[in-house]
Amino acid sequence: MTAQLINGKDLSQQIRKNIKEKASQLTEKYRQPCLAVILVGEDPASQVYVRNKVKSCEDCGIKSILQRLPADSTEKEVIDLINALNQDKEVDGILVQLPLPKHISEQKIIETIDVAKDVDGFHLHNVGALSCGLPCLKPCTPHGVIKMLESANIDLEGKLALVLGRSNIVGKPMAQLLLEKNATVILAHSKTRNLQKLTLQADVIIAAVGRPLFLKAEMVKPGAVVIDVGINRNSEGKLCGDVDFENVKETAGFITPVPGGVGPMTITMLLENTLIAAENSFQKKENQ
Ligand SMILES: Nc1nc2c(c(=O)[nH]1)N[C@@H](CN(C=O)c1ccc(C(=O)N[C@@H](CCC(=O)O)C(=O)O)cc1)CN2
Ligand SMILES: [Mg+2]
Repeated sequence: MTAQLINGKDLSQQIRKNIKEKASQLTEKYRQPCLAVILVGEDPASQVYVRNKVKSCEDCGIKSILQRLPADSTEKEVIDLINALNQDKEVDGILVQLPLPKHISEQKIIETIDVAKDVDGFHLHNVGALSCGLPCLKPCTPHGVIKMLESANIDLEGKLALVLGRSNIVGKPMAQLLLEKNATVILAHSKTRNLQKLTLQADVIIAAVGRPLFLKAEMVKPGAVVIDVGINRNSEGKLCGDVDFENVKETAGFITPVPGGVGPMTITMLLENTLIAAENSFQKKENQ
């Protein structure tokens, strides 16, 4: 049996058509929605992601402002820039590309962003709202995964979903969003014992461990849904996920590729969050 592919690139293109239309409506009625992206330093992968974000905004009719700071910028310099963008009425979303240089506290930086402009959904307020099932800006990667599952008509209610990896950006919010869909959730991590025993029971596996080819075919129940969030380079420098795709696709019922799976959906959800933030701000002004 060969698994059905869930193609994030195609799904992204479909969703972006709606985003473009919505952006155009908002531009006509109010002004062009605007995302500010802050890149500190010269990390090559981050430069690629930021370029993709700027280009995706442009393609969808969303204004973007790219603010580049040198790697030796102080924490205060980054905070000052965020505070200026918080005050800027023409800026709807603010995103600080991670990782930041070691001498800058990521948590401090994230907490400086105005909650209403936190289009990454990383601010403590948005994290707390998500965990209480309240309206919030949802983190882009896990939200993109849910959209991919929905697009393949995968009903999560009562299913056993296992998330591999407990990062603040992906693993933990992923578990919350799966719970919201009434899945029974296992959040597994590097200290989890008898991992294979657990993965073999799972109807849905979300791999977000950051280790190339970590999830092997013998760890997957036949017919299970396998979502690969990993972005790694193998020994030949080729992009690969956390899933041993070539072998797992023979066992799984559904699978996502890398590249062309979750990655493009992360950026699409960022565009969607920017429109939500813009709409909220326009509504707030109308109600004043
Ligand atoms: N502030 C943030 N920082 C980071 C996030 C984030 O969501 N917010 N996530 C990752 C990086 N990331 C977005 O920033 C991201 C990574 C990968 C992709 C993507 O489309 N990947 C492509 C392959 C691209 C390539 O060739 O390298 C794919 O999978 O098809 C998009 C976004 C860490 N930092
Ligand atoms: Mg991400």
